[in-house]
Amino acid sequence: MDYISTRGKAAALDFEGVTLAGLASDGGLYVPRSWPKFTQAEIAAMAGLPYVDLAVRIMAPYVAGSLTEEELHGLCQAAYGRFSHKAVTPLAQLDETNWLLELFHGPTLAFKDVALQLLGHMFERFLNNRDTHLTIIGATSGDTGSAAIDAVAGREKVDIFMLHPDGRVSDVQRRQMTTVLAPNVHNIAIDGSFDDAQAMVKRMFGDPDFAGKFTLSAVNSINWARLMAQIVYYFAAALQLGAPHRPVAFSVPTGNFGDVFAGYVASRMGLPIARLVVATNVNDILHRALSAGDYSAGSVTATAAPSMDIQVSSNFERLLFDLEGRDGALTAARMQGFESSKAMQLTSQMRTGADGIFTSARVDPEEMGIAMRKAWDDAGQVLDPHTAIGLGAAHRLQEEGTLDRSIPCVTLATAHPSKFRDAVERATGLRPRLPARVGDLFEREERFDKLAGDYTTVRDYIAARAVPAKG
Ligand SMILES: Cc1ncc(COP(=O)(O)O)c(C=O)c1O
Ligand SMILES: N[C@@H](CCOP(=O)(O)O)C(=O)O
Repeated sequence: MDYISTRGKAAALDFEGVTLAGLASDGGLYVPRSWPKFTQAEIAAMAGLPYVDLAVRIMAPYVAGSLTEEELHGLCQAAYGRFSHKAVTPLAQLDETNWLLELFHGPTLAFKDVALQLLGHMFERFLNNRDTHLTIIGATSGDTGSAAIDAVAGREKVDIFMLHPDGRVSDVQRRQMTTVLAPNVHNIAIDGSFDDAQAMVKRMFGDPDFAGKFTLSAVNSINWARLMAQIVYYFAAALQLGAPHRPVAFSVPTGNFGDVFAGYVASRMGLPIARLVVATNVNDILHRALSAGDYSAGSVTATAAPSMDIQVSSNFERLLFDLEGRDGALTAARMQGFESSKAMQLTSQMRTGADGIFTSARVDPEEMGIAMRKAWDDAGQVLDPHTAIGLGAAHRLQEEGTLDRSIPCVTLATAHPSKFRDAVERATGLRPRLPARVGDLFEREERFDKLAGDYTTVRDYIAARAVPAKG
């Protein structure tokens, strides 16, 4: 399998190449040259497979040429062996229509672990044969940071620099990052929003004076390997609910459009997905884009679901590229226009393509609180605020008749409620306890630096500490 850039200019790379590169050299995002497809019979034959075996089936076509199936199996076993639930991503039933897909049983209690635990092992495997030191730079609104740090802390030949918006992540999220004291982990709190941090990371990849000195890689969902690993749980959930003989809908709390794009890829691979609900909070650029064609970024509002406080959704570029006939020059021109004006109108071709599978909804704080209370009262489930936004959207669309109640709807439970104890307590009166694996979080020492949110300060800070590329 080889991978091409959404902006058409960067050289095609194999899986190992895109995993290590993170972002394409032309500023675009890598996508497989074509989507691997499974027949309905092949999907039916996946029913009942243990998670690791299913993961190998789904991901094998994407890693072909870089990893054997046996190697992939070993990496998946190592990654998913650290999850606290045997099923890795179990389903919980809420009522006759609605289910939760629990994606928070990994070491840092959010869905990011599903991909990042695997990515940590992949980095190690690919660096084994190279005389290279990898410098990972990432931006986080709270969950990617801790999951990536857990995945690479203490590994040889890797340093990680993680930028988070100062004061805009929960105390549990911050401590999950800043209490990891391994010498290869560098936490930076910047003045600004997640969007500011993400823009700086992308700029560093395209800055020849900086990027030329280091071997840079990414752990955000701009890295294809992240999305690839997230496709698996759409198959896992749908198979349990009767796929491929019965279609399933998914409601996905969305920020950077990575998780829901993985669902889109699952449908392109042949999984019968009835609808993908793109659920946003008040930072609703994706809802405006999908419902009215208006992809224009405002400033970011801080909310009780901080991981979704995002206005520039990186992976939307992958969707636009796919919907517009995979024309790199066209996507490059559109994205450059968006980067300068912060606005883009979706074309009718894009909107028709997106309407075929996506429905969007913006969920305000009141509706989020109602979804949390209802899940507790009706099903004894404590939801985190992000999951509540996904479920709130599903409920509203079912009530309106936009989502067919006869089709099972799976809301992605993207984080454990204890990561957002204050918000959960405000909405429900319940204060979730931290699971035992992070029980001593508030006794641990913290280490991080605070920096002004300007590009040069952050770049120079990293340049002074990163290990130059070798080989
Ligand atoms: C808990 C949680 N839910 C939802 C999201 C949104 O996911 P995505 O950015 O892939 O759209 C994030 C962060 O991205 C998150 O951390
Ligand atoms: N919510 C994310 C934001 C970054 O998203 P990513 O999936 O592109 O890494 C976070 O928790 O950091």
